[in-house]
Amino acid sequence: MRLDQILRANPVIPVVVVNDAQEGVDVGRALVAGGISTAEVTFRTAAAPDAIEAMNGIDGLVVGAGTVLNAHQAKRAIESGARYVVSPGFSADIVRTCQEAGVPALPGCSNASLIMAALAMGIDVVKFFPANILGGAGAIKAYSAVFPGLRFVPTGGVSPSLLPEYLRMPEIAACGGSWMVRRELVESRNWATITALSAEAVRIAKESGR
Ligand SMILES: O=C(O)C(=O)C[C@H](O)[C@H](O)COP(=O)(O)O
Repeated sequence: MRLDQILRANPVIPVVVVNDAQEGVDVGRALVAGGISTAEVTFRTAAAPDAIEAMNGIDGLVVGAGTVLNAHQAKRAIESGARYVVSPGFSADIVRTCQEAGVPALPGCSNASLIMAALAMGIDVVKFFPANILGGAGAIKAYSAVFPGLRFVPTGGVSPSLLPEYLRMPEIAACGGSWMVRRELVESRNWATITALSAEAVRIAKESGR
């Protein structure tokens, strides 16, 4: 599946941290119940590969990998069935690994030089992290002026109140964030709130033209 298809269906990408595969399945079901059909499962915990594999069994969920820091983790993510691979920064090794496997890579690019390195590898959507600290929508507008055709996924400090401003910009493909799946919600097994926050995000995205 192409990255732009996945992002068109998912203007909001939940960044998920899970401690075991079952937690991943529960989170995935809660997201789908709220109308979100993707989850970025981060390699911040050792449970990520098993969780990705287990979550692939959920109907209507496209599972990606996040916080992928090197080519080895990218390979593991792809072997576990990740449909896209997100990294906080730009790594040519990761992008190459993904391209060889035919899996889209979404590298984080925090400045013009890194964007140029990504463009040189055929990337046309980049993550912009940490979006709020790097200048948010204003910074993305400035980069768009010099990189026509490039699209951005701002992540880091995104909240429901910021979604309309971001999602009304055509150069923004989607927004990433963890607010729907905050750690304490997962730990307290509060799936209903994860579903409610997901539904709220979907509603705001629709009202913002997505
Ligand atoms: O995991 C990665 O690869 C990252 O780049 C970091 C995450 O995307 C952010 O931690 C999400 O940001 P918050 O919504 O502010 O929590």
